[in-house]
Amino acid sequence: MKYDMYDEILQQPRSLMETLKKEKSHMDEISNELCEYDKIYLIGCGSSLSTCYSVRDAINICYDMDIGIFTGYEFLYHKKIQDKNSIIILTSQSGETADTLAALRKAKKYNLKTITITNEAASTMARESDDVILTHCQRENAIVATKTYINQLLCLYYTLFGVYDDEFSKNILKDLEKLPKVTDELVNETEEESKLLAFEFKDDDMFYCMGSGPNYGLAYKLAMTMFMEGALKHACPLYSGEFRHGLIEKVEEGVPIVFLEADLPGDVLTRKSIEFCEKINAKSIIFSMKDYSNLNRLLSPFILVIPLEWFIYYLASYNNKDPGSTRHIGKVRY
Ligand SMILES: O=P(O)(O)OC[C@H]1O[C@](O)(CO)[C@@H](O)[C@@H]1O
Repeated sequence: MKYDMYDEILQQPRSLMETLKKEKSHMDEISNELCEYDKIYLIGCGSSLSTCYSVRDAINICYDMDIGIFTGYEFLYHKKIQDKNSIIILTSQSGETADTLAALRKAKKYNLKTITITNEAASTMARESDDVILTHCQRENAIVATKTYINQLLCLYYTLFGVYDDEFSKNILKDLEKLPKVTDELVNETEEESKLLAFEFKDDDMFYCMGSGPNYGLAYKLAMTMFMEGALKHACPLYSGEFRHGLIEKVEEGVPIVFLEADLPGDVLTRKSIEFCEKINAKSIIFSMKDYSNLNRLLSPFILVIPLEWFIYYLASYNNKDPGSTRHIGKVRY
């Protein structure tokens, strides 16, 4: 039995190429425009929210950009946005999620400029926001978000790093342009090893997911949408630095913990946690950027997500679950 998510994993490199080809010059314009604002709000839900965390935590390792992140719903109750010279970037693959749409309408009520990153050109959010960046993924069926995730992340990294005109940022943009080729190789090379890993863990029910910097966003996506929505397993995301502030008391022999590691500054603590878990025979599952790619480490979520997608796909399949289906809510909610 082959589920929709399988083909959607394979379609990622091509969709990245299309988005770069069709949106690059528009994203360059938006990057120039962003310089005029004091604060950027990034808003989304679930997988879309995770892309906001990743780009903020990547950019703030290098630059002092003032970025606020909200889920659509929480943004509605945030008092102070009207005081700032702010711009709102909303991420929603469907362009219809009720919480994110409500945030868009609130921003418009305060006359704030809104930009939506979406995969659906005809969606309500695309129609109602001031500007749109389209991800060119064609329709995505699997709830878990594969090609729309990686393309949203691309658009956020491209526009926000594009604000800076120095060598470092230019190199990040160059690395982003290599993604179609790099992900094409990864999609082909990582399926078998992730399938074996999934077989080993198919009967486990609870996974902790940990990362630092931009990989916290990926840990969030992994736990919230990939394990819980996709593979129907319990999962909990955390920043690596939080390991000692709670999880350390609960982790014990046999508990599986996924570590996302890219030798970023905060990964000193990821490695300490790995060492601790090895000592007590917890089941560490380590995904390290160095094993997959030599692109800039800040791009690690783009890279690590590919073997993780195969892992989740097969984890669900071994349990006879479609990782793209949903029990309670469809893609357009409420
Ligand atoms: O990106 P959209 O279309 O706003 O959808 C958000 C929804 O999609 C998911 O991220 C799953 O892909 C859910 O967690 C969330 O409810």
